[in-house]
Amino acid sequence: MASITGDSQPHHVVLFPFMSKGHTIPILLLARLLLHRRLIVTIFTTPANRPFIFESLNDTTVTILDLPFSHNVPDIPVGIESTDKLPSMSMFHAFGNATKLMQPDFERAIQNLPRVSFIVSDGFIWWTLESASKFDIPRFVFCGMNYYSTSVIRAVDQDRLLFGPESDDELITVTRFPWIKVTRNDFVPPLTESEPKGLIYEFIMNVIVAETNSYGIIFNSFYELESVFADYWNRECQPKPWSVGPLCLAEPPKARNEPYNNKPKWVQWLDKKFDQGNSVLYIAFGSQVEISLAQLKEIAIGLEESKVNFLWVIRKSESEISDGFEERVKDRGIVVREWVDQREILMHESVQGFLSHCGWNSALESICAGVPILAWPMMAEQPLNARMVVEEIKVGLRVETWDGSVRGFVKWEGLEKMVKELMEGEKGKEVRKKCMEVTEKAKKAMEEGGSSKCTLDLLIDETCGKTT
Ligand SMILES: O=c1ccn([C@@H]2O[C@H](COP(=O)(O)OP(=O)(O)O[C@H]3O[C@H](CO)[C@@H](O)[C@H](O)[C@H]3O)[C@@H](O)[C@H]2O)c(=O)[nH]1
Repeated sequence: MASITGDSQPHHVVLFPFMSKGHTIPILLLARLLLHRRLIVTIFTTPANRPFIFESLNDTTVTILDLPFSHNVPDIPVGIESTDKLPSMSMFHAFGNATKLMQPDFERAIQNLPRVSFIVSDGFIWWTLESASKFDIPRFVFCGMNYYSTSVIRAVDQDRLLFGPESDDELITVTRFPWIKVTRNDFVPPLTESEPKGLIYEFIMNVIVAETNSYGIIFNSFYELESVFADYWNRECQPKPWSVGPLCLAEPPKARNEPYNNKPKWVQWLDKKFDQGNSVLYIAFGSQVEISLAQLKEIAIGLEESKVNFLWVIRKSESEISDGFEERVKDRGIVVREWVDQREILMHESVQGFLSHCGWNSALESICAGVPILAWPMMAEQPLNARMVVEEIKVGLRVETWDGSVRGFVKWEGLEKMVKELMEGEKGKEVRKKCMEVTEKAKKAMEEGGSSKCTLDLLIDETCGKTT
C-alpha cells in the first residue's frame, strides 16, 4: 500500500465544492489539510466564484480551474453563480440542477489532468459520480451536514414517521433514537410530502442515489461529538463515512500583524470591548437565510432592550432596521454589512455568545471557539442542528417563538429573555462550560493521533494506494 509519507510521486486530488459559501468554505479548509499531506490539489469552480477561492488559498499551491456556468438556465438570472446571490432561495434546486450543464466541460478537463487519485465533490453536484466512474476514479461525497441531522432525516423517512400527526407541531418520537422528539416543522419538502414529486424531489433523489453509490462520504464532524449517529451511519447507511473535522480547525484564522488602525472596524470594536472588560453577543445567520423586515425589526428591539453588547452581521440585501436604532445603541452595539471573517470574530476573547441560525459551519465554528449558541433555526436542516446543539450536546439554548412552533415568529420579548439568559443567566453558564469541554475534544480530534487526523490519513492511504 502507498503511504502518505513514503511515496515519492505526489498524488493528485480533485475537489469540486458546490457554489454556496457554506458548502465551499469547508472544502477549501479540506484542501489545506490535503496540501499539508503533500498531495497536489486541483479545485473546480465557475468564473464568478474563482476570486473567493483564490483569496482564501492564494498562499498555497492549489490550481483553480473554472468551468463556464450556463447563462441559459430558466429562472436563474444571468451572471448568478452562487446560491447566496440568488434573488430567492426558491430557486435553489433549479440552480442545483443547472450545475449538470457543466458535466461535459468537467470531463474534458479531467481527461487532460494528471492521473487523479480521488475526487471530493459536494453532494449537490451529484453527476460528478458519473464522471468519476467514467475515469475509474473513486468519488467521495462531501456532506455539509452532521451525522445527527442526516441520521434523523433517514430514520424518519425510512419509518415514515412524519405522516401520522395532524399538526405540524405535534411531537413525534424518532423510533430508532427514542430519546429524540421532532415535529414535522423540523423538516422541509420533499420529506414532509407523502407522495413527493417535482423538481425538488428529482434533485434530492439524484443527490441521494449518487451519494449511496459513491466510494465514501466525508463528514465535517468528529467521532467523539456524535458517536451514536456516526455508528448508526456506519452500520445502516451507505457509503462508508469518514469524519475528518472540524475543518474550521484545519488552520488558525489568518493572523493579523497589521497596526490597530488597519484592522477591520469590527475587530477594532471587539478589541475595545475586550479592553473595557465587556462580553459581546455575536449575531449572524449565515450566507443565505432570508429574514422578513418585520422579524429584523423585532431582533433590533430585542437587542436594544436586552442591554447586552452585540456585533450584528447583516447581509447586504437586508433592508434598514429601524429609525435611529444604530445611533441609539452605538455605545454597545455595532451593525456590520460586509463579509466578515466569522471564525476570527468567534475566536475573539470578547465574544461570549452567538445568536445563530445553526448552519452547520456556524455551529461548529462556535463550538470550536468555546462560544455557546442561542439557536434560531430558519431553513434547511437547521431545526435539526438546533435540536442537536441544545438537546443532544447541550452547548446552547434556544430562542422562544411566540407560539412555541419551530418555525414561529420570534417577538422581541422572547428574544430579550433568551439573550439575557445566554449572556448572564445560570443556564448560559452551564452551556458555556459544556461548550468549552467540547472545544477541547474537537481540538484533540484534529491533533496528531486524534480521530479525525487519523481518519484522513487512512482515507488517503486507502485511495492513493490504489493508483500507484
Ligand atoms: O460574513 C460572513 C458570513 C458567513 N461566513 C461564513 O460562511 C459560512 C456559512 O455557513 P453556515 O453557517 O453553514 O450557513 P449557510 O451559509 O446558511 O449554510 C448552508 O449550508 C450549511 C452546510 O451544508 C447548512 O448547514 C445550512 O443549513 C445551509 O443554509 C460559515 O463558515 C461562516 O463562517 C463568513 O465567514 N462571513
